[in-house]
Amino acid sequence: MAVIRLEGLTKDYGEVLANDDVSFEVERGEIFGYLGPNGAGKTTTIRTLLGFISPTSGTGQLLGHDITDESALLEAKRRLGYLPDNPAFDETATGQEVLDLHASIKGDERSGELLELFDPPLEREVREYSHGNVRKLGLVTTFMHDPDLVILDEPTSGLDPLMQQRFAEFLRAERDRGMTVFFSSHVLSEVRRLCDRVGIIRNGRLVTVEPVASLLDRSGKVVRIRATESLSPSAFDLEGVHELEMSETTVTDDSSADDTAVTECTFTFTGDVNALLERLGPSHLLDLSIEEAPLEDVFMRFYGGDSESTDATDATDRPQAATDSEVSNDA
Ligand SMILES: Nc1ncnc2c1ncn2[C@@H]1O[C@H](COP(=O)(O)OP(=O)(O)OP(=O)(O)O)[C@@H](O)[C@H]1O
Repeated sequence: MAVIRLEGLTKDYGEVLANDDVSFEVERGEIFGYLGPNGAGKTTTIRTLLGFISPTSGTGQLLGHDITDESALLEAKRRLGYLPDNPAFDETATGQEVLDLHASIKGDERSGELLELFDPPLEREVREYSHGNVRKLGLVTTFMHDPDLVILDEPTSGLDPLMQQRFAEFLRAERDRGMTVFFSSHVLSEVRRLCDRVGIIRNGRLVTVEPVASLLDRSGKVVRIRATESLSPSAFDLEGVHELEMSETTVTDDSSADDTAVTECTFTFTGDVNALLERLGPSHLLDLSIEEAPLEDVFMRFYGGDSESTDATDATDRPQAATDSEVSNDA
């Protein structure tokens, strides 16, 4: 059974169509990343899922309960942990008082082990907390009652690298115990490190839902070559070579004082690496590196690089909004 199910979720704020016909399912025991640039519509989906705002149209279920049925949703929330992007704790309470309050409402099976991992300064008042410490306190309150499903809005923002690492290990262990995790992010490397599947939203529309592994497969590799001879672009006339850039420089050999031509090439490669090596066989290479493409590039290439208009579709622009077929052509 799907732990989260959305069908045709649409949220129209009047000025902005923040979610436009969004449908996806998240299965039990998976970590699902909800990825998109600022203003894409991620928080709107989360807030609608949690019943904080009503959808303009569409339906959804959370842990099997209808998201528009308040009492059914209350039942679901007992088994849910939620970390908003800006957790609003009582500023005058100490961390311990915040935990005591949460424990009295929803239970406290796991706060001991969570405090060992995330360790916010419990004796201090929340108003004295740094952003990172608020986040750590938020992680404890989100997981302390051992929920079946957690929904996290930008969970690692403000956490230092050590805490991010600890959080990643913790999340994977919870997933292996059967917990379902849905989290939003615009940090691509984080999504890649943590998620089983990813849904990408842009301008309020879901562009793709797919396993992270297949996203990476499609993203290809970045190949960099340095060769001591003039390579012709036709040497790279090979299936899977994209965005080829070549330049030639002259390097003076210190020992002989002779000038040598060095060709440098960079391209993204989605083809068979053996075919590439075969093609390069006769060339005299100085250097060859084949690395995973940065996800930022993947994002730009497959999902559109229009950084000027990352906000959800403005109502006045709706006729220009990407259609499903345009999106699949891009991808
Ligand atoms: N209450 C509201 N009234 C009007 N417009 C809103 C409201 N809340 C959000 N929006 C608009 O809806 C669009 C989607 O916003 P949303 O917060 O869902 O995006 P997001 O992907 O979570 O962004 P971010 O990564 O910056 O948090 C934005 O254009 C935003 O300005």
